[in-house]
Amino acid sequence: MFIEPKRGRIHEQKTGWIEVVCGSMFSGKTEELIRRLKRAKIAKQKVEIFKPAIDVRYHEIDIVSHNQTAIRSTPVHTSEEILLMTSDCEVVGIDEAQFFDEGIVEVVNKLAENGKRVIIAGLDMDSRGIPFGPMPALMSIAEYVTKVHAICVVCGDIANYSYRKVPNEQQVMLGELDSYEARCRKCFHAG
Ligand SMILES: Nc1ncnc2c1ncn2[C@@H]1O[C@H](COP(=O)(O)OP(=O)(O)O)[C@@H](O)[C@H]1O
Ligand SMILES: Cc1cn([C@H]2C[C@H](O)[C@@H](COP(=O)(O)O)O2)c(=O)[nH]c1=O
Ligand SMILES: [Zn+2]
Repeated sequence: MFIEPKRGRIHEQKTGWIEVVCGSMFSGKTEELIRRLKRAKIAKQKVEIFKPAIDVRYHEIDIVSHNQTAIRSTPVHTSEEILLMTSDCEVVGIDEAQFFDEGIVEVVNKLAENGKRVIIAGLDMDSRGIPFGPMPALMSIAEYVTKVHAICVVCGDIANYSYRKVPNEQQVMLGELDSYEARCRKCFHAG
């Protein structure tokens, strides 16, 4: 479980930081993102939350986990929009970061340099097992990286792959249990 660094220090230093929560589908990334953001709100910090506008899977505006926990967000089309909407907040949450353009890396660096805590959740690998979009770069620049795991639906082991159950070669294909399942390394490669 992620324990927040003591808050006083960032105010003295006027510097922020970046946290990344990554893993396969169903690994609990969104639940963990929502947990951290709700705790920040309890601490009365000013929080802004974003998701890519294409992610309309469960809701057009809210971020919703597979377990139906939810939090209000602002859908954006580009990473640049996040910079314009975060001037007076302390904590920035971003879900489905794999869908953002590469500009997201510079955006979150700027936010952290401006003293903000930035919490990012995203898929580290696509359904082919290849690093997804800006996620490798985001993990590199983050102070904290948490990799969470699902349960392999075939064998019950720890899962870190998202297996696509339907024939589609596109990297981006929205879906949930109808189209994807969590699998361990062995079951993912067994096909
Ligand atoms: N194979 C699985 N392994 C673990 N959790 C699963 C699985 N399938 C469905 N779930 C559900 O998904 C929830 C996690 O959802 P969520 O936080 O949205 O994950 P992610 O954002 O990583 O896709 C779990 O609490 C559980 O209820
Ligand atoms: C593996 C994979 C997934 N997607 C899509 C499917 C879902 O809409 C999201 C992932 O959501 P989650 O919160 O991590 O469950 O991404 C995709 O477009 N391409 C892929 O390869
Ligand atoms: Zn398995």
